[in-house]
Amino acid sequence: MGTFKIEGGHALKGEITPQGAKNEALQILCAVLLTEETVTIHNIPDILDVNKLIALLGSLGVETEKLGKGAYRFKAARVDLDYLQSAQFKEDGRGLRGSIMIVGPLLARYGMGYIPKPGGDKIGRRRLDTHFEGLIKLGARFRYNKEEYFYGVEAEKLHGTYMLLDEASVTGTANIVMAAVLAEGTTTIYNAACEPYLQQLCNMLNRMGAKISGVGSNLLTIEGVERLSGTTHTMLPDMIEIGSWIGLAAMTRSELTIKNVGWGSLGQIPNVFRKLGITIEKRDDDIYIPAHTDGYEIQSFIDGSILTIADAPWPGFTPDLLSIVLVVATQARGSVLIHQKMFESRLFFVDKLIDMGAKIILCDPHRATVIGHDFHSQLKATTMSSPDIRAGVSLLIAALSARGTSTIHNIEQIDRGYENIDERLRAIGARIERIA
Ligand SMILES: CC(=O)N[C@H]1[C@@H](OP(=O)(O)OP(=O)(O)OC[C@H]2O[C@@H](n3ccc(=O)[nH]c3=O)[C@H](O)[C@@H]2O)O[C@H](CO)[C@@H](O)[C@@H]1O
Ligand SMILES: C=C(OP(=O)(O)O)C(=O)O
Repeated sequence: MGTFKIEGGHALKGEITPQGAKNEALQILCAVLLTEETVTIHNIPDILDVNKLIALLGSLGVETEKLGKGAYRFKAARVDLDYLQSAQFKEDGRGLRGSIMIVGPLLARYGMGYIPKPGGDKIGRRRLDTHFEGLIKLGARFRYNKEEYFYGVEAEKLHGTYMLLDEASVTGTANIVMAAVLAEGTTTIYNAACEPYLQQLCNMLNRMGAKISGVGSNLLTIEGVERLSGTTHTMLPDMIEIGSWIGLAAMTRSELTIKNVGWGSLGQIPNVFRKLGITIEKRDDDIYIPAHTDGYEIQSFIDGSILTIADAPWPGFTPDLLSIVLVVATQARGSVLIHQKMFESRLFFVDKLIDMGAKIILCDPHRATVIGHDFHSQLKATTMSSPDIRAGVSLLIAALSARGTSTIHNIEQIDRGYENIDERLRAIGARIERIA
């Protein structure tokens, strides 16, 4: 179990460049299974989850060549379907959440797709019904081994159809789209997730020869094609990292420039942090955040009632940044209600912040009220363990703003999604050491 030691209370300064997007990378990597031709991908983040998926593709027989930092060439000419029946696959497949998205491409190209219950954050129930209901609609037979938590779909041929998804699942939509592109006939997916990473996937598939229209909306129409060809793709900057660095700058009262953020794909993120009173300046494609030496003040709603920040499927605010918003609010002037609608166990980490001196009332598993200190009282350093990727980074931000030296265990959770975080934070002045 890895550990960070963090000496808090120091302002940071400088520039930080976001990595390529984790959740986009997981979709795009699975899409290489859809063609026997070469797919070249740039700006792939060097993080645990992505590296596990690249290794899994290698075990599946995909030829994988690293071309340089963040750049890989993949060729899925000979896929080893026997691996899908192996004990090793059951181990590898459950190592991350993104592995679920191999099912759609494998079903489309080879008529079979299997997956053990995938891993990822333990942040509440994470059902897969949307994925499999969609694949069944396309004509797949479904089986589930309850003892082993092993899912399977098989079909000689997939047929396009109309479907209304029961929820706008991100990985579910990606899986169904990747199956439908090679189905016979036209598929219409209503209530599709439509966040920028899915748009990136659809655009990449279209470059490979797919016929997807409605990209960016929740109504996708997919005319099936017989085969897809190779392409080149570049990942967007990671918007969750960008939000994390905005929170870090505010909470440590640091002057930071976040480089090349891809403003056009940030959706609600700048607005939500502005509602917390944080100054965010657009400078070309960078975000400039001045040192908030006078703190930051949470806005109220127009009628004077307490601000609520809640998650919603895109173009709503991403659930993956609510933990960061929550920690940043602990030092704001004013109060905010954080409402995590999507996941039911993602707010429990507030216990640690309360131990550090934050004023938070956990109203129920989905809602927490934060009463900011306005920097009149600094958080106190402590020892903690990272429960999930975003709570882990939130605790890390709290530790960097706290008085004294904190210890964070189980930092593998953070390494799942943040590339080389300690070195990049040291480069802007953070006192953080990886001690195990
Ligand atoms: C690898 C990956 O890409 N992971 C992301 C992906 O996970 P993932 O694709 O697993 O998440 P889903 O979009 O399927 O669902 C997330 C949660 O929201 C609930 N839900 C979803 C849609 C909806 O309309 N209503 C609703 O309540 C689901 O029941 C579930 O509890 O999307 C999540 C939601 O943005 C992100 O937190 C994850 O980081
Ligand atoms: C919940 C997340 O990831 P995963 O779906 O991979 O667990 C996340 O990136 O915040």
